[in-house]
Amino acid sequence: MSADPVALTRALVRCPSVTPAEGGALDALEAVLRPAGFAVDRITFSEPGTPDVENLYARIGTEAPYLLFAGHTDVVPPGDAAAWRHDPFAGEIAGGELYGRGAVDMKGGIACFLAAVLDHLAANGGKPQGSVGFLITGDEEGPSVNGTVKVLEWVHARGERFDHCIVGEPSNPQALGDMIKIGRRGSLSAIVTVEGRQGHVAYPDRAANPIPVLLDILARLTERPLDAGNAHFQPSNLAITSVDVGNAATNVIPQTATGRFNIRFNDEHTLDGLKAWIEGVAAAAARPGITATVTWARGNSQSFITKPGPFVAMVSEAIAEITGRQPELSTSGGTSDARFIKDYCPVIEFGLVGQTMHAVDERVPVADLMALTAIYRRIIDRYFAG
Ligand SMILES: N[C@@H](CCC[C@H](NC(=O)CCC(=O)O)C(=O)O)C(=O)O
Ligand SMILES: [Zn+2]
Ligand SMILES: [Zn+2]
Repeated sequence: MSADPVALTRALVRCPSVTPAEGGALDALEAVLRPAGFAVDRITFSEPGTPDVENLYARIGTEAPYLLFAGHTDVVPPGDAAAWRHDPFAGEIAGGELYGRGAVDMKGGIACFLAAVLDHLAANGGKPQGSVGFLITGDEEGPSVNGTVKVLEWVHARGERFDHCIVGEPSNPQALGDMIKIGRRGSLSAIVTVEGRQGHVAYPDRAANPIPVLLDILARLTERPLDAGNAHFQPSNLAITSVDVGNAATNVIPQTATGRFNIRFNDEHTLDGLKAWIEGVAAAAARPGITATVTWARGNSQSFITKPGPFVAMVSEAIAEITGRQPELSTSGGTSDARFIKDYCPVIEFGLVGQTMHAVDERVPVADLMALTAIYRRIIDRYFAG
């Protein structure tokens, strides 16, 4: 691998690292980072009930300021490979675009930052005026249990401290330079289990049907908007994701009904406040002989925002200089591993254009790879120029 972001992206796309498989992607990064002078650690974390996950942490320099780049080499499955114009793991270039799973989300972003760092080091005697690090996980598209969150704890326990972090997720909706993510809404996933008593549909007095209670709970939770949004965040929303009864019979009232939902919430709410509200609604809907209990999924997170300041201004300026666009500072969309990093240092997200992420024919214009590398290079140069 070289400092060419296109060759780096191709090499990474050719690694079939469908989450949680490493697929050779971390090996490929290590093979470039070590000769460039980075100290590289490969760390595997495990936890019962979740897949083992390989992660990579690399650092060059021992001094402050410390600029960390964070990302993931795991990718979502390609789906039906035959539906793709080009093999999702071949890294083909056609019509000026590089095709493949992970091209924008986010092997391309990693390749651009790596190429930019190598160029910066080559122009500065092989060492930064501070430290540059890579925190690369294989668990962003998976449960997010054995990835970034644990690597951060591991690095912190060694006494290392970051000053700023850039996450290379595809932050731009339409064109490179559109948007920097300076925060994210929180995420809360819940499971409501309603237990009644099974019985014959013709003798409902002998049974206790959990389904109307579950429907009542879900209706109460969705009857009004959670808020109208505010200057920093879009409105919160609650999406019902599943209603499960598993009853194939037409003449049986079932014992149990389960509902699942996810709330994406802004800073008008807290995790604890939402949990108390949901538990209150569930308790109020219970009826004689019917109970409703709520359990919480893993990985729930608060909303956060990185207040604009000199770092965000410097990044915005670099983007505007290369692309001619003044990036919007936004907290829109889903969540990311920045939700873990924000506990350690100010974090922003800037990467490629996300239009084709997770889709068939995921692809990135070669011109975008060159432009993003130029942006990252300018950011790194300015960061270490003080
Ligand atoms: N699998 C993890 C994390 C899920 C993160 C996911 N993020 C995106 O889809 C990014 C989209 C965007 O940039 O707007 C999400 O929001 O669900 C887990 O579930 O813990
Ligand atoms: Zn991603
Ligand atoms: Zn993704």
